[in-house]
Amino acid sequence: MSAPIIKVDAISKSFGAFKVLDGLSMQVMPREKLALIGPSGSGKTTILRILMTLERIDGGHIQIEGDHLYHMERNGQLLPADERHLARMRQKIGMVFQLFNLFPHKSVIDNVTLAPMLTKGTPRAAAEKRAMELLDMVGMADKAKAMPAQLSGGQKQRVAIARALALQPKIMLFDEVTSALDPELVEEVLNVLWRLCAETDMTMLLVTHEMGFAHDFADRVLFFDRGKIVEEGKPDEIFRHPKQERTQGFLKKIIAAGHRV
Ligand SMILES: Nc1ncnc2c1ncn2[C@@H]1O[C@H](COP(=O)(O)OP(=O)(O)OP(=O)(O)O)[C@@H](O)[C@H]1O
Repeated sequence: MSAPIIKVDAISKSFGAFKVLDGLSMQVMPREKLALIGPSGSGKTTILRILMTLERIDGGHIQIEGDHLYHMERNGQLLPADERHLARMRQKIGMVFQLFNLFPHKSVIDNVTLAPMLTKGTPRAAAEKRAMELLDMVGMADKAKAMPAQLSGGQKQRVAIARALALQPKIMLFDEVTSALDPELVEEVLNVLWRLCAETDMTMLLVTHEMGFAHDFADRVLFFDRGKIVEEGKPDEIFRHPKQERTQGFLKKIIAAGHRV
């Protein structure tokens, strides 16, 4: 059996006096597709942001492909990671956000080429060639010259996905990527996720309130509550036969609100 690509060991994180993550541990295997579900405020976004090095941890350890994320090994000692180490580790991971976060003053293609040119020194011609392939994959090649303000939410999100893929990450993090979209635009983004799932061997972690999609897409579902993983298992186990009272209560509310699980 191969080693985990992500190993999270007893991490904690507080914002002021509020403990968002409380001794959280989890392991993710290469190529695994995970759905992170749970009530608002349970820490799902925070764990993704921590993996993307957008937040620091207060305690615990994280390893990506066996290398510490927030620590560096020097002469047998574990020291806090410096910015260079974080930048190197960050290249293994891509993230797509709820609100797209495109650079508003750059064209679609420049949004996608920027990171490879800046962080990897990729020449413009090679970066543009790759960007066009990625834009083609998300169905946005014909909008390469457009500015973000000219795009719909679904189109912006597909460009954001292409941009995150440009650094060829092994791990992709998706944080409620359809929550800000009008209902008729959700499907076009979910279709791109399906394509990535079918055509790449990336490890994918998805925070979502689309329970039907999580059920169909994920190999494994993690149910978060109050900064801990309360229950995990295959989609059918979690959605059809949840064992924990908190999972049962959460799903009951979702179903009562008319959502498919
Ligand atoms: N930078 C921050 N400063 C202060 N509090 C924060 C910060 N980021 C998150 N929080 C708080 O931490 C808690 C957990 O947030 P998080 O976004 O991880 O939850 P979540 O499970 O993703 O919820 P949701 O489904 O609503 O996005 C929330 O109560 C949030 O207000």
